Amino acid sequence: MNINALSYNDGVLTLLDQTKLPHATVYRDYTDYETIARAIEEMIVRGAPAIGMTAAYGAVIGARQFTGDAHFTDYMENVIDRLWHTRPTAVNLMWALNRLKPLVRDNPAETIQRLEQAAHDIFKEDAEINRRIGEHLLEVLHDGVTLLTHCNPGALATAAYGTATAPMYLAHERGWNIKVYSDETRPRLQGALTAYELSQAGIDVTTITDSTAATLMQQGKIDAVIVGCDRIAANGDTVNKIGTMPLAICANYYNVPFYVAAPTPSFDISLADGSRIPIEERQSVEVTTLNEQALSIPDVPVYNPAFDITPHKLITGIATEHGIIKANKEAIIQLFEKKEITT
Ligand SMILES: CSC[C@H]1O[C@H](OP(=O)(O)O)[C@H](O)[C@@H]1O
Repeated sequence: MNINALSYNDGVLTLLDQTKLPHATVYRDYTDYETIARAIEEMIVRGAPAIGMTAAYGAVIGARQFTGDAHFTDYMENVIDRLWHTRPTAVNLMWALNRLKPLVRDNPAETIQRLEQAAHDIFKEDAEINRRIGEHLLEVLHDGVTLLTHCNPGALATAAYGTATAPMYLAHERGWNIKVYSDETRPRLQGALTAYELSQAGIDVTTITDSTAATLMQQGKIDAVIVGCDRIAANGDTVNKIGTMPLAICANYYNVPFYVAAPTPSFDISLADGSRIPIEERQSVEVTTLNEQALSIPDVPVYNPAFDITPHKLITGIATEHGIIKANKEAIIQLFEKKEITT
């Protein structure tokens, strides 16, 4: 895997600027938690696991910026709060910060060391989770499979293989003949990132408009749909990029298996169902322009939710690092209890 969405070295966080891809490869170095928070908000870095890891390293860098002009634990509370309130939907962000919060002590040097270790652990764990999700999904796929995915649940959104893209990379590495259709995913067109990274890896990927997916399923050309997620409620309702729910309805209608690839840090079992998951609304300019070119009539109101809620009944299975489970409360609670997963 030769795509690194983020890397950290001795107080410097380097982010691949995903707003410039696929036309330019621009890496940006950060040594300030405020600009890291803005990089998450502006989607220079994006993707649920990647923004969680970025926020974790942002807290590390925030701790390193401490100048002694305040009480350190109060200062760190403000740093974490700033990072926490960057994007509201992907629970990986809050999960990562909740993992670091208890490590803050009234000793900056000790805290920096503990936070750095925790951020590195989260990064390493995510890479392993990617691989395991991919291996579990390969158990339900076959050589010659044609898959469809939405948005970018890939290497650019994680520490390694991605989530929904993990079986695609692993299948390719094992010499399988695999074909992928990638929804372009209006309005931010993250599907172009999926096409970029899969084509770089030599995988047969085809970009389609979001509205073409239904036709491919009607023609019987899709063996399975695999998407990522930003937050899964206790009953299996799944929030992912806007346009995911219609895909699930269509897959259900045409009897196409619909899988959600989900690291356990993407679950929020404190919420009973998907209706309680905050859905980020983004600026209208994302819908009305492309590369600063006007696409629609100015001054007409725009509604731009970045995510939608897929009812758990439409999901064939949720592929976690511990295996593929049914998308229902019983299976999810059993997973968290059996694996003693901390949330
Ligand atoms: C494994 S990435 C999960 C998820 O995150 C993306 O959202 P965004 O590009 O707005 O950060 C998208 O919903 C992916 O499916």
